[in-house]
Amino acid sequence: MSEMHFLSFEGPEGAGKTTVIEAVRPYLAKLAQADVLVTREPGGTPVAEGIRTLLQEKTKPAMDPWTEALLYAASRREHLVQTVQPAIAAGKVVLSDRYLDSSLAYQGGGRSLGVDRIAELNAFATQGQLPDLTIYLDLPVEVGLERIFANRKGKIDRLDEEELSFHQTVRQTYLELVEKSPERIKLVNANQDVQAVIEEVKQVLATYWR
Ligand SMILES: Nc1ncnc2c1ncn2[C@@H]1O[C@H](COP(=O)(O)OP(=O)(O)OP(=O)(O)O)[C@@H](O)[C@H]1O
Ligand SMILES: Cc1cn([C@H]2C[C@H](O)[C@@H](COP(=O)(O)O)O2)c(=O)[nH]c1=O
Repeated sequence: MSEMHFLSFEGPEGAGKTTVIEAVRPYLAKLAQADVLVTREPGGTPVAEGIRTLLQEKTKPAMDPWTEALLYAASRREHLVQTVQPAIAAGKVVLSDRYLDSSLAYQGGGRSLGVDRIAELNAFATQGQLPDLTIYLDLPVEVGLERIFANRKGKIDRLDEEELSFHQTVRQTYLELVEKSPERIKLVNANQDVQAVIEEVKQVLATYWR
């Protein structure tokens, strides 16, 4: 039996995570010979979905960055203990649209709170539990934002509206995380036709279940 139980997908805005996750889900179920639970962060439980709503609201004054980091960590803990761990215990493979690396990249990098300090904060929330595999969908931030603005008319959230430099720092931080953890985090080029991205992701998955 494979040791792969918990997978996350990461990427800057509009990288195609949701699209790719839905496309590879049946393929993964077949490969793993297991039920696949697709979930997301922030969210994945009623409490964590409530935190997601809070986080996406535009407020005046803007939310304090450490409050934001703490809310992401709280939603992560809730999601982990209420959804991820029980599903793994039931023999499922869990596929999460974002997890810890999002906080490292967005709060640690984008908000300049520091990757190490955000890692420390989240170590408390997660008790150190990492995904067995993380697929990072990489693309220039302008391409991802363009996809979102073209396709999500009227539903632009707080983070989509950040300065371009914020998103560039997020991407740069993700690339540093890939360099730091090449065993766990696999980069896939998301700046190509969606079918090509899906194929590349399937190839990565196939190497873990032979
Ligand atoms: N490779 C691709 N080429 C062109 N468009 C794409 C590609 N992948 C996804 N899209 C489109 O880009 C938009 C964003 O995709 P999707 O919602 O899957 O991304 P995401 O990473 O989940 O976004 P978010 O930042 O909201 O989490 C959608 O309209 C989707 O159809
Ligand atoms: C988990 C997590 C998420 N974010 C940001 C990244 C995105 O802008 C939104 C999530 O929405 P999406 O539908 O996946 O795009 O939240 C973050 O800043 N920190 C986190 O830990």
